[in-house]
Amino acid sequence: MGSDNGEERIQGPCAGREERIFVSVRMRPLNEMEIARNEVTDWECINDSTIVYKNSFAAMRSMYPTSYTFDRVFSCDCSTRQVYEEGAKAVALSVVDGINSSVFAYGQTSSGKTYTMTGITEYTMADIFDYILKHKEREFVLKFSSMEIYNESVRDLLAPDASPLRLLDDPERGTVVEKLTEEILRDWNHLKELLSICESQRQIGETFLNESSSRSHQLLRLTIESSAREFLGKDNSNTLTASVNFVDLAGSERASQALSGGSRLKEGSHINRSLLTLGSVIRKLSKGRNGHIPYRDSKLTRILQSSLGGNARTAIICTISPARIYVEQSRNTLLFASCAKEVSTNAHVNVVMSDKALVFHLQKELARLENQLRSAGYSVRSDAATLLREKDLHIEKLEREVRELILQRDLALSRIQDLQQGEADDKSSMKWEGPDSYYHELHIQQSWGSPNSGESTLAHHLCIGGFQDI
Ligand SMILES: Nc1ncnc2c1ncn2[C@@H]1O[C@H](COP(=O)(O)OP(=O)(O)OP(=O)(O)O)[C@@H](O)[C@H]1O
Repeated sequence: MGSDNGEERIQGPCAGREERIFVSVRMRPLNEMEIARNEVTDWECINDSTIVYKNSFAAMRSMYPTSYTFDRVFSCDCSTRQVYEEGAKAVALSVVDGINSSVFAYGQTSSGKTYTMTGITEYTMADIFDYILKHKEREFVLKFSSMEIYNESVRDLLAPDASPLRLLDDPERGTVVEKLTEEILRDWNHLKELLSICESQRQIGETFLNESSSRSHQLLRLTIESSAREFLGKDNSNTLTASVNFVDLAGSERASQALSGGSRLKEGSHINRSLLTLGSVIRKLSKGRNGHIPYRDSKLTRILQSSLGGNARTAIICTISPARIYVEQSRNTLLFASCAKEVSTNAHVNVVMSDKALVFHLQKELARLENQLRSAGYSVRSDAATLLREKDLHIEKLEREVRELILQRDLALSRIQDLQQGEADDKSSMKWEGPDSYYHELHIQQSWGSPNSGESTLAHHLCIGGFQDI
């Protein structure tokens, strides 16, 4: 899978792909307890995609469907390897091509979620390591993190202290778990070591139905960053970055059936609250993305938001027990699975570009948009040039007007000063000193402006008037 040429993958960095969640159902064999109680198997996988309820007597009296079709169904004798190959591999391994992916296990307690997810996680990781070995032309960085949601608080399974972690809203990355440990994976042994730490840290408790029941929702996350070696350290290098999530949900049963009371009962109510929200998110998404989707009603759905209808490829494996006693739980699981298969996600390749590569990309994008406009009948460049020329002319005209106004203002100011000066002089020579001095004053006043200007005539009159008043 994937492309041998690293640069090929970068061709469509933002080309999103709408596709349905891949939903499969895995039925486990009857367990020892069920065999000891002479339980009968009520379900049968009649082909690769259909599972039927074969208790015809009960089916006749029931309003529920007797046949369910999914992308894939796995009968009791299918191995986890087969479940991986046919139910999860294609989705999970998209991560090496820069596409986010998630694999979930959903089902009642003791139906085989942890059993299935442990295998799926290991097979995926082995294939990823194998892929890396075969693709020497790219450099890979693997980061591993792990958390559990227990009683509606998020815990880091790789951190020694169990204090709850906060969820933050990042405008680009969506919901982010604050201070979550991220280990850079060195090799396969390092991974095994981390997986066993997670296993030992996870909340396990004994319930009536499962002596080592996972009481929390567990999320293991592997983030892969890769760049073509050829471009490493160069300005045009691009990095593909994506995460694969392995989600082992807590049991979806009703508290009364599986739990023993006390703290198990409190866990049950929290588990069910998250799963109830998950159910209603899936139900609403299955009818389209219109309207309010209650992602924020539980930590589980907040963290998984992009895997449920967002930028990710998603596979859900629903696990059921074949036993008659659990027919109600199995039906609920199959109803959940039926809704999930109607949900679409929109995954795209996640490319982180270097600054230069980004500029280059934006230039190309600009050229593409200009072409589009041109073919739609617009001339982008000539329109812009004409507009600029018009603006320049307008600015030039305004500048000329401003210069003219400044000139006129200065002239007016100087005339006002002269007038004031003249008035002051007149007051000081109010005494009549004969016609000579009168004509002398008049002569000075007339020399203020050109003989033809209106202002000079006005000044003349003012002066004469002044004398007349005396
Ligand atoms: N397909 C299978 N084949 C054989 N054994 C299985 C299979 N699935 C589950 N089991 C066994 O059934 C038991 C319960 O499985 P598991 O713990 O995986 O259930 P679960 O759904 O994760 O339960 P819980 O929700 O309580 O954690 C385990 O002992 C497991 O080994």
